[in-house]
Amino acid sequence: MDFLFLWLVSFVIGFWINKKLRQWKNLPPGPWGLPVVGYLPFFDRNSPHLTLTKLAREYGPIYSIKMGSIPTVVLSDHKLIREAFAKEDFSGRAPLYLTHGIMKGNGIICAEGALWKDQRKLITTWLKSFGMSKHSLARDRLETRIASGVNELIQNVKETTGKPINLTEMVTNSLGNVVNDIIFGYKYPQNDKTWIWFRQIQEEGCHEMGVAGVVNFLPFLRFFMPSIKVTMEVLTRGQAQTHRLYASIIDKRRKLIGIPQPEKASYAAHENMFNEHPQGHIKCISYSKHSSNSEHYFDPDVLHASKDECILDNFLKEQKRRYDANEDSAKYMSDEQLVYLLADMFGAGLDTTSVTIAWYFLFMALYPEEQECVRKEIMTVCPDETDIDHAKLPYMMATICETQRVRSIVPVGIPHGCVQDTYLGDYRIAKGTMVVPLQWAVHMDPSTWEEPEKFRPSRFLDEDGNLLKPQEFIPFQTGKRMCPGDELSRMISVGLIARFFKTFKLRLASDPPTEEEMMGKVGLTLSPPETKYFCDLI
Ligand code: HEM
Repeated sequence: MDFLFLWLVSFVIGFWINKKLRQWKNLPPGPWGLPVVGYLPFFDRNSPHLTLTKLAREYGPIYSIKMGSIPTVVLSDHKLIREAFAKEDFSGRAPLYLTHGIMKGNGIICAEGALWKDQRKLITTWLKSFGMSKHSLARDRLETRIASGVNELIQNVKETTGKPINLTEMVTNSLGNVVNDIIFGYKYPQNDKTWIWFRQIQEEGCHEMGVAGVVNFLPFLRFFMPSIKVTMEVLTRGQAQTHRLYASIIDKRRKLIGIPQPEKASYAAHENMFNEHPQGHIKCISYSKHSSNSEHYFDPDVLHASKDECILDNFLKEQKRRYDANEDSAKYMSDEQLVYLLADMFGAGLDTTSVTIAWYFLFMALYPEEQECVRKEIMTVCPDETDIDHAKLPYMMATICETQRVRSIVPVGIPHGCVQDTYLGDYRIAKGTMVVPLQWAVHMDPSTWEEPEKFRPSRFLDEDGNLLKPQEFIPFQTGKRMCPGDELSRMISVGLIARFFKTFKLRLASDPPTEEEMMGKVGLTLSPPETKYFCDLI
């Protein structure tokens, strides 16, 4: 009996070890890490993308690494990234604490499976119907909406001529209103206190998410480390405040377009929210690190309504249709999902575009001869303000592409998650693996880009001056989850840059940033050093 038992135990253990060995054998190569924390202690905290890129040069275009508790596969070859992200198996999100724990898989960026597919289809359809496609009749209307935000910026900059200015902040404020208009159908008045308060929450959120990076991989740390506990509180408080502000805007828009809230769509966390003030205004609490910003109530009547289509209107109409028809898919259209979706769209749309433009202006100020070429092209090809079309501006497009290559604003990419056991080439990738498309390594690979650290827009042009589209250039990633806002961001960038350089010459108001500063600050995105500029009227 004892013998039989021992034999059975040895058989099971042997079988398990054999299975694990076969699994390991098929894993991509990679460095060993420590128990529990994996490779985390060996990362350059300020530039994790550089650590990952160094490992890519050592282990090749696909390697595996343990990030705390999360098995990770890092891809640094554009063909492998394209192959993986075209597959359903890699269409999930990485199992990070911030995406799954704080965002709870809601919205679109952190969503997976049926919810993600449903919301992605809606968003892409709506963005196209607003004019975000190359050959659509609505495109002119969208161009006009963008132009109105840009003209506001130009007016504000004109008023500062002769003084050094924080151009990035001004761009973000004006672009913020373009994005508000497209998403919510509202704009904030200039210097509105709720808008300033809200921007500060966003800014602090982006910073704290960078600080909280390690919690993604070792979530238990939030119970032990006081500093991480504080960061988590800041993040969840900021999120709750953002959602309440959005709920107030949703309420106003529902009244404006005459679509009542379906009873079953209500969000329990927001019940009684409007009873805190006699006019139903919501409280904006004084924000932790910004004591300058006093507590106040948000009066939605200050907002300027847009007559054009917006994401919010479309959601409210579709929500009502699905709830009225008692469709099963109404479960994807709750008010809770709506606030997460709006927050995702705002964050994904504004931060990325304004950081890209901030880098762009910095490079244009550092390379005045490139700035001059861009200006010459605009003046020659688009003398009329209403006829700004990126297809006619290859040189400008090349300078934008080169900016996005030399400073990938999401240097480690936005990771995906593997939703079932699968293979990539000969390698086995297990369900739950985080898959990192290492943009920095792809965009700085010396075998693709000669002297990759140099800013050289001509690499995006052929000998006839036409814009090239190298397969190795993937700032918006590729495949099933590729950025649905790529064309919108292009329209915004081109509309802004063309009008800006028709009006101003840009130059630095202080010493150029050091080489180290030019590597950028890692947060949610890789942002340029703070820089002051002079904008001289032409
Ligand atoms: C320069 C500007 C931008 C850059 C560099 C950028 C980059 C990216 C990247 C790398 C992803 C991840 C794709 C993936 O997971 O495979 C992404 C996703 C996304 N972007 Fe953008 N983006 C930009 C602007 C915008 C704009 C203007 C919008 C819309 C208003 C937008 C909306 C989104 C959304 C909703 C997702 C999530 C897609 C999904 O998970 O299915 N982005 N973006």
